[in-house]
Amino acid sequence: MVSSILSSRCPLSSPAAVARALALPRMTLACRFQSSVPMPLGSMAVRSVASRNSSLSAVAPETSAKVIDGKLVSGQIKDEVAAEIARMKDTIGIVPGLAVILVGSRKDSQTYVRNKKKACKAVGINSYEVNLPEDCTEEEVLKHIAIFNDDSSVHGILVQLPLPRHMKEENILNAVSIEKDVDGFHPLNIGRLAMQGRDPLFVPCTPKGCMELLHRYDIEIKGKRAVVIGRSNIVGMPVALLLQKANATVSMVHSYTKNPEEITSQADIIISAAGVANLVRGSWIKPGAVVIDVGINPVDDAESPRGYRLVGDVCYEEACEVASAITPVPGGVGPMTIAMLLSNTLESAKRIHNFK
Ligand SMILES: NC(=O)C1=CN([C@@H]2O[C@H](COP(=O)(O)OP(=O)(O)OC[C@H]3O[C@@H](n4cnc5c(N)ncnc54)[C@H](OP(=O)(O)O)[C@@H]3O)[C@@H](O)[C@H]2O)C=CC1
Ligand SMILES: Nc1nc(=O)c2c([nH]1)NC[C@@H]1CN(c3ccc(C(=O)N[C@@H](CCC(=O)O)C(=O)O)cc3)C=[N+]21
Ligand SMILES: [Mg+2]
Repeated sequence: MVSSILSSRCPLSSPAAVARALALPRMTLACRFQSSVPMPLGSMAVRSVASRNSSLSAVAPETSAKVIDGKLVSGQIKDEVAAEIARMKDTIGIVPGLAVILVGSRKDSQTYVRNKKKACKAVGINSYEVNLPEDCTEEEVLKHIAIFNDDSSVHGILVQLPLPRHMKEENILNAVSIEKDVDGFHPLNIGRLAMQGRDPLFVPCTPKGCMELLHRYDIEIKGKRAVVIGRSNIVGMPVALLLQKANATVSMVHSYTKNPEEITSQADIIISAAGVANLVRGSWIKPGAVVIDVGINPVDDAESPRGYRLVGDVCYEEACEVASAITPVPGGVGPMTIAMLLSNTLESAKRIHNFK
């Protein structure tokens, strides 16, 4: 399995582009979406870092990164989950159930919820959905959480984020039973994630998906330098905790970090979750580093039917010439997030019904 998932590589840009990349300062290397997105302020310092780091100019064109195929791996995980669900149903007659609560009518949230329901169906999880209007009260949401907490056919509860601004996220996330908190966002689960020698009941899906990709591609974490860009509760902070628990030495970069590229260019593993297209340039990456791109950013694209396309935080074509392995967007971490949600829901049902 490993050899087959390791075989694909980044599409190499044209030989001329590679020659240009090697001959010119990296700042001048065009990034695919540069025209439609303003460059981040940090890129002003790119030239100096690139010229200081002499090893960068030694990168040969044939060192194109392996593509870490999240779509493929998520498919394998879904197959594994489906097989376990079938075994559980055959043995004890229980089918796992996931409840999704969506408040408001954000288009992106509706799409995510629809995709989650589709994925549930594909592996044999029953899904239940509650849609509440944007202007409903916090009490209304809490009422539905209480109903699902008490419903024995529901093993996982997910409240789609972000919530409307008038609601306090903490009150809502606190109300989900920790036994059914398949997102891993309950403060108790986050607290246990942060503690040595303690484990949460559930690990948040996107961070867990990042770690699963590193494991399935045999990428060593122990003793490595890892840099996480972003420190949100749902991605940056928990993924940094997981890397640290896996014995990496972890640094975090956020919007107040000065000279972020000086920090990222020392990393063996970069996980970027900033939500800024083209933030991470080729010169930010140490040759041979592994890059996990969590960012999902819409950029204008007249040629796409929707008028936009999704890109990550990393300038993919530049990164392909420097990194040893990289996740694409789409097709990287995104599908893994959904696979981990299914896996957490199965795990919950197994624990609740003591099914081994
Ligand atoms: N693939 C997947 O499954 C998922 C993808 N995502 C995507 O990941 C990205 C991040 O999501 P989320 O964590 O919710 O985002 P948030 O907006 O909650 O957090 C962004 C983080 O990045 C930091 N940041 C912002 N700009 C910069 C910058 N220029 N340099 C360094 N750090 C910066 C912020 O710093 P500060 O704290 O100082 O504000 C903050 O910590 C988004 O693109 C989102 O769509 C999210 C969830 C799942
Ligand atoms: N309570 C809660 N839990 C979440 O896990 C959660 C959330 N709220 N709010 C929003 C973010 C975002 N998120 C994604 C899930 C799947 C893809 C995904 O499947 N992306 C595909 C394609 C996306 C597309 O083409 O539209 C890909 O990257 O290949 C992306 C992002 C989960 N989140
Ligand atoms: Mg957020």
